[in-house]
Amino acid sequence: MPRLILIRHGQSQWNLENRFTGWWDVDVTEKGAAEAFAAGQLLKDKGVLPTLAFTSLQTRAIKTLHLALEAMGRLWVQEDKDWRLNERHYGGLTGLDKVETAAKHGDDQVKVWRRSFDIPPPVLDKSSEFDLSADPRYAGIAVPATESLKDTIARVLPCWNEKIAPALKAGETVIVSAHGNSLRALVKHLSGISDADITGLEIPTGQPIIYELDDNLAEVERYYLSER
Ligand SMILES: O=C(O)[C@H](O)COP(=O)(O)O
Repeated sequence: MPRLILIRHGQSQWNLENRFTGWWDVDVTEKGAAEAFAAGQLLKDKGVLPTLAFTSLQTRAIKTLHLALEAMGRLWVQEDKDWRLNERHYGGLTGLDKVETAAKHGDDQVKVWRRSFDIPPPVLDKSSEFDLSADPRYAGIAVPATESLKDTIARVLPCWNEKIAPALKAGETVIVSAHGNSLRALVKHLSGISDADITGLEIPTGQPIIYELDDNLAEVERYYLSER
């Protein structure tokens, strides 16, 4: 039975500072690194051992993957880094404090920017210090200026269909180390969650989510490994 492990990166520096992050590349904190290592130990203790890994092009997800694999003695596992697993691009909100932004624009507006399905935050200005168009890791990729969850799903699902789903069908146990909103995209797809309901799903940092799938990759069961 195909098995999929999803993990959101451990606490990042900007999770700690409560700043909108998106594609900006912040590292994990000490606490985040500990969460990632503990996740790997839990996977090892429960015997849920990945044979293939996917992650984004962002340090916090890559490092989380590596710390978890290290805890499992599995740093040798092949990994594929794909920009399509990046966090949703936070546009012009990138770098701003979430509480200060709510004080300025109101809680309702910030909730729309954070959790609506298809309303993106304002675009990021090309002159912004957070513009990543010239970052070498995104060479050849049209870096978005902002993204809604819908936009994020539109690039995560092709990655799922082209790479992750075929690997699961071929018998690999796959770990995907990614981000709150790129993982929301996968959970929405796999668990058939509606556009309205997905906005209420929160994914905690550093907690492995296990999907037991049937041969057609339909969900048999989804659970947090820490609860078993
Ligand atoms: O990009 C960010 O700021 C976080 O990783 C996710 O933020 P959110 O909880 O506002 O979606």
